[in-house]
Amino acid sequence: MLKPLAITSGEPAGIGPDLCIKIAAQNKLLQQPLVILGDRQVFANRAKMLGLSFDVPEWDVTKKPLISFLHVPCAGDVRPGELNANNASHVLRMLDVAIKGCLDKDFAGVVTAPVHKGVINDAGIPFTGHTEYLAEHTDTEQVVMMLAGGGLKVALATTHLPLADVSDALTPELLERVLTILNHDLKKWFGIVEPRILVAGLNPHAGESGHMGREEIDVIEPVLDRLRMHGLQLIGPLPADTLFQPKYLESADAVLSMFHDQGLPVLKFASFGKGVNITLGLPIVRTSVDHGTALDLAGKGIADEGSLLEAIRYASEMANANRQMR
Ligand SMILES: NC(=O)C1=CN([C@@H]2O[C@H](COP(=O)(O)OP(=O)(O)OC[C@H]3O[C@@H](n4cnc5c(N)ncnc54)[C@H](O)[C@@H]3O)[C@@H](O)[C@H]2O)C=CC1
Ligand SMILES: NCC(=O)COP(=O)(O)O
Repeated sequence: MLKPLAITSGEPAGIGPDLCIKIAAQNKLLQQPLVILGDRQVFANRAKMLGLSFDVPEWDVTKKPLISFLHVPCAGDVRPGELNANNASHVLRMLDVAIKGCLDKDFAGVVTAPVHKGVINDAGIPFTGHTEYLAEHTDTEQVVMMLAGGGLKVALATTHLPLADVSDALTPELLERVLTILNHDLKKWFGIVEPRILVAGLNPHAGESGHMGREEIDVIEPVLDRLRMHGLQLIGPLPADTLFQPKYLESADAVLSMFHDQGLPVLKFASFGKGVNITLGLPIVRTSVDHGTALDLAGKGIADEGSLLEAIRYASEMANANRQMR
């Protein structure tokens, strides 16, 4: 029997509970058992708003229903679309339970519905994203955020930080670690024998030979040269504005962009609502949706569950690849 994937329902005032309820209502589509983490009362109320039933049994490690529920109580009131900082600890508690369950091998992996980074910080808890939280809470020094969708895989050298801090963060050590993990995990999870990775420059026109910034010359090129000597197939640094065209993409397995809004708008334009966010470099399987909490849609029944279904499909495939490697 396959182990279940844990699905953390994320910000309770957002669309996470809606998406989980919609997916539970179509459980025959699932090939992997799921344990949904959330507040039982929030799910009962939300299901009523959506006009759907949510008759899902409590999770019990000895029983194996296709979908079950693990109650993690909210501390504050929950109204769809209205953030409440009192529920930040509930959001993080779900992550902690899922991480422990993955490390203890009760769960095959974790799929995360969106959280609201701002309200967790409003609660006085520094939080930049699941990616960084998962790294810290699994004692992983370096992870890599990669989104897949629309035939593309786009990884990020830097993740959630102000644009003004990107250049300083982009050290040779960071870039080398990120490319090594990306290359390794494209082989491990996706069976790509010799990954070909397109690497974007940081500056317009990849620095225009040093006239528009020197990060390409001082940081990126030396790292690419060094890693090529170890056999990595790296193409670049290429100007980011022109690398996303079939001529380059057709022969590539992934793109490494230097910062969040260099690569993700392209990926999301190609696949919004069907994309998947994958954390590479972790000791556990973790995927997520390509969208945020969509507070404007919570409780209305119109949020698209396509990305969460894709995230479940990817996690399931990764968990099975993991089993076969043992
Ligand atoms: N995996 C995660 O936990 C993520 C969390 N976020 C967080 O979400 C919060 C809100 O971020 P925004 O930039 O406003 O992005 P957002 O994705 O929540 O919303 C952007 C637009 O897309 C629409 N949208 C989003 N998901 C949709 C769905 N499933 N079906 C139909 N329409 C959908 C929304 O209605 C809105 O118009 C922020 O706090 C951000 O940090 C953002 C991305 C990922
Ligand atoms: N843009 C991606 C995003 O914000 C999700 O990040 P994370 O919470 O998965 O780290």
